[in-house]
Amino acid sequence: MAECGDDVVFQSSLDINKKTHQVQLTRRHLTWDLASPGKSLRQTGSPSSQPFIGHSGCKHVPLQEIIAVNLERSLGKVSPFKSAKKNTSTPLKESPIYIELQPLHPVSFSVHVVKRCPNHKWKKKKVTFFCQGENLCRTWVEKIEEALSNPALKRPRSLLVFINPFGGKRRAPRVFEETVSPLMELAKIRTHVITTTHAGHAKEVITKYDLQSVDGVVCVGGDGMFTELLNGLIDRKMLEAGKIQTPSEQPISPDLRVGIIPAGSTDAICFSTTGINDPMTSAIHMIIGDSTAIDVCSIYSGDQFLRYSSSMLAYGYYGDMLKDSENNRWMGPKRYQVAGAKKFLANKSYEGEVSFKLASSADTNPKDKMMCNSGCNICAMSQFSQEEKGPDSWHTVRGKFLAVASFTMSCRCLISPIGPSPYCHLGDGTSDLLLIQQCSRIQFLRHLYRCSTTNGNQFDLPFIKVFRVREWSFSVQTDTEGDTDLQSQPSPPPRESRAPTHSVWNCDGEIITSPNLNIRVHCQLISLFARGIEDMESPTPQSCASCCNVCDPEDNYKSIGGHT
Ligand SMILES: CCCCCCCCCCCCC/C=C/[C@@H](O)[C@H](COP(=O)(O)O)NC(=O)CCCCCCCCCCCCCCC
Ligand SMILES: Nc1ncnc2c1ncn2[C@@H]1O[C@H](COP(=O)(O)OP(=O)(O)O)[C@@H](O)[C@H]1O
Ligand SMILES: [Ca+2]
Repeated sequence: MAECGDDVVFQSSLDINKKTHQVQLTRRHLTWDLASPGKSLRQTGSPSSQPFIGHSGCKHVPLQEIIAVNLERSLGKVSPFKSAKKNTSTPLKESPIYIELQPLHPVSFSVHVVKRCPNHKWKKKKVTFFCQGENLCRTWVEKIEEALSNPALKRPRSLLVFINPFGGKRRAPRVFEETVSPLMELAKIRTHVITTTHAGHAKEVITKYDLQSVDGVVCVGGDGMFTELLNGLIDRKMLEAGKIQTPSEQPISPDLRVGIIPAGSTDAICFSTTGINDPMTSAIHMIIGDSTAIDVCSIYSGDQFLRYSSSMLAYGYYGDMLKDSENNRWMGPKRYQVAGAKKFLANKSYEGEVSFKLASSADTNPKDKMMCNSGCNICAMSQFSQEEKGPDSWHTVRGKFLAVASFTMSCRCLISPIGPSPYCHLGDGTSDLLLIQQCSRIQFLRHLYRCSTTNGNQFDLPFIKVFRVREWSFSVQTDTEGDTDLQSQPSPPPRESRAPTHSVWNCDGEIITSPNLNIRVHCQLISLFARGIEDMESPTPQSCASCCNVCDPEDNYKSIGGHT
């Protein structure tokens, strides 16, 4: 465990569960180990001391996985005393005995650490350390707090929080109050909380807020709320730089990380970046300063900039479904299933032309079964190799599409546990472009059903094409263009008697009505308080790739015995 540069900062003997332990703080870890009889640990702050090597049972926590440390103040010495009210009729031995808790100086402190639970859920676990004196106790808390404030850990101290009271099941205010706020207090993170009163409110605030005074912006809501923050932050950056958003202009990365406390209807962005839609898990990722950069698409209609998007941009089935679901917002998240079933039965397809530039060589593709996990190599490489990727020529597909959808992340959610595009990467600078050609209901149902399983074979159907792209565009074909049947008719049928030939776009759950769009993917444009989805079979914690903090069923931490 003695890693290079992992010097001892402080160590002493402390009691945990009435057993004496040797406890050691290094630059990267907090470690405790049962004290063996011959082994005595002096209190020391000498930085040259070597970290000790533990046996099995030794707990070894990366500093990044410490949520908070605090002095315990509730301790007191117990002294029985008699009732103040003298009851002469009761014999003394039966009189109630009152216990007086004498306020004493703190002699214990608690460390709250990350506990990994099934399905990527994180909780906090409290470990209490008892000290022999108040000074030692205070010193430990100071030392740990100082270590946690190391800028390299990137823990936020202050956050701007937007709560959307109308998102999802309308539980956002309660979720924040009951789950998130107490955790933020424990971790001594200041929050400026704004409950939104209308759509666009968060974006308005971001336009003028003193963003220097915060270390991150958080939304308590769904993908729509996240997208509002994303757009607000990039717009502000562009404005400050005096740049106008044009198709040839590169958008500027916001300096602040964004956090999502899931309280929306789909929460696909939260799900795809943490592995779950759990408010406590997301709050912990924020507190410990996790960071992962994700791709963002810029969407234009001709030269006119429309917005930025980072989850799903889809036309046809998903657009019609969204438009229909807006009438039923009162149903909460169920509105999507109801509208989804309706539009499934409608089985409509739309003419269109899709052009795209493929993502370089055959390094990766949407069917390659390579999941994007925390510390993903493909994303790490992409960050540096955007310019080197040779320009691909444009490819075009014309047809009648039941759906055209681009996924810039896997878009995991409750109804699609590995996502409609399971092998999509968070930060590789590409989107997976899915073309579902006109097909029967039963064929489409086969695709949808496969999306709801974990097999990852939803693209292996003859009416489906999928491409990994960097840039693409869609245009509707006009009645006379590219359609020989219509051209041969003397005149088109009256407008009102024709079924609508256009659908709308579903852009992260918001409607875009202009059908002709141009889209470019910008690699890792914005960072989130998340770490990507941990591969539970071979976890590689970001902070500590060479040692261990791996979940086992009993406890969060593997013993360091046997590791080097
Ligand atoms: C038969 C089982 C059907 C399972 C269908 C799995 C397909 C799942 C695709 C999910 C894509 C999610 C992409 C994310 C989009 C979000 O950004 C976006 C906004 O999120 P927010 O509300 O949190 O702000 N959300 C959405 O656009 C909602 C997409 C929901 C798609 C629901 C599709 C329902 C399909 C129901 C089919 C029923 C067939 C019935 C047959 C009789
Ligand atoms: N107070 C509000 N009233 C109405 N709409 C709001 C409010 N605050 C935010 N919004 C808008 O609601 C949209 C959906 O929010 P979101 O939190 O994603 O919920 P959902 O997942 O249910 O769609 C966002 O685009 C946002 O702009
Ligand atoms: Ca991507």
